[in-house]
Amino acid sequence: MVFHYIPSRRTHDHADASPRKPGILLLNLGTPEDTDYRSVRRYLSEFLSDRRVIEASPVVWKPILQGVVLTVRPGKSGKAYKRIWDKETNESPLRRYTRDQAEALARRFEADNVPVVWAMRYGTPSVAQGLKTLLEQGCDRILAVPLYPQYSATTTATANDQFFRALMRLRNQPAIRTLPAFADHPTYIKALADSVRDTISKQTEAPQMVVASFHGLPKAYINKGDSYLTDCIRTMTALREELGMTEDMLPMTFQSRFGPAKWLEPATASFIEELPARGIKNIAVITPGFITDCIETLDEIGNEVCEEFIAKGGEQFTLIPCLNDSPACITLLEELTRQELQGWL
Ligand SMILES: C=CC1=C(C)c2cc3[nH]c(cc4nc(cc5[nH]c(cc1n2)c(C)c5CCC(=O)O)C(CCC(=O)O)=C4C)c(C)c3C=C
Ligand SMILES: [Fe+2]
Ligand SMILES: [Fe+2]
Repeated sequence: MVFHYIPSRRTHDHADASPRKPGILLLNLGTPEDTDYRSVRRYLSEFLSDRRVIEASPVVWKPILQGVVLTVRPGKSGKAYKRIWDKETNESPLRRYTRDQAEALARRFEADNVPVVWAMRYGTPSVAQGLKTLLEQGCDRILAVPLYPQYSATTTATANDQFFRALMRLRNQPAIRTLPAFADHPTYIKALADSVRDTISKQTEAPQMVVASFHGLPKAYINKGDSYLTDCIRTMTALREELGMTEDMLPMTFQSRFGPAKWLEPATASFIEELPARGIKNIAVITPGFITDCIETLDEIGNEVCEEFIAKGGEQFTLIPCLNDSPACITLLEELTRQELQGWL
């Protein structure tokens, strides 16, 4: 997309005269507009053409993507999106919760006159559109907030890349900041721990194990220096400490393997399917790598993995919801953003 936006107000030449107006831009991954083949294909095509996500040479990857992947996957993923589609608002849960988060956070910043908008790295509303909206509201300082608790080049960095791309097209750029990952931020860990405690307290029999499933990543990316695994371990160490649970009671697994390469292990699906044979038939699953529910949590874990667990002799499977637009999540986002806005408010 070509984005030519030149704000009419000069922002930096007369620093003393210019009013300071920060704005917040929440960035999430992106999601299809609808569940039909073409909509899912369009989304997957943009997502899987990102070289931060698929590092293979385009000469090798493009024919595979345009051939088998974009022929087969949109149909399969479309069916999965259909199962979790939000019928009330006719959109995917990822989009609904991201918008809800932005609106709730905006209410927390109303008195500060700081607008909050949201955008998707892939698809719509685009990052360029989000930036434009903030500039039109007179923002001369923008905090970009990738909504990922753990850093990865495949998520955090590519969201920021897209923001910087939009900035490249401006004559007068606002000042910018980007929110760092918050893998073991105490408020985040407390909110996760409370969601585990809340789930356990509602059950007649406490789960024998709480499995923490993170989105996976190719091992090669970690070996090349992506700090994602370190961040996942940070989250787990802090969460186990907060809950007083051992690695056996709260193990870490990785879901969503894509393609033939080696991904982080243990894989969530095979780990959970083997539990009934070990006598573990009542489990809960938490997904601390996602702050909004999405196809990965609701369908891959909540439907597919759950069905396999029951088929293998499991008796009770509880998926702990992501923080979504809960007051705890909005408080977390407010704390993180207020800290990052220091000196700008
Ligand atoms: C090589 C492929 C992929 C990498 C690497 C990857 C990393 C990664 N992704 C997330 C978060 C999300 N991924 C989501 C969906 C999704 N992810 C991939 C592939 C890779 N992800 C695909 C093909 C899809 C689409 C769904 C499907 O067809 O299976 C989502 C949900 C989007 C939604 O609309 O609900 C999220 C969120 C992280 C955190 C991550 C690396 C750490
Ligand atoms: Fe993904
Ligand atoms: Fe997946």
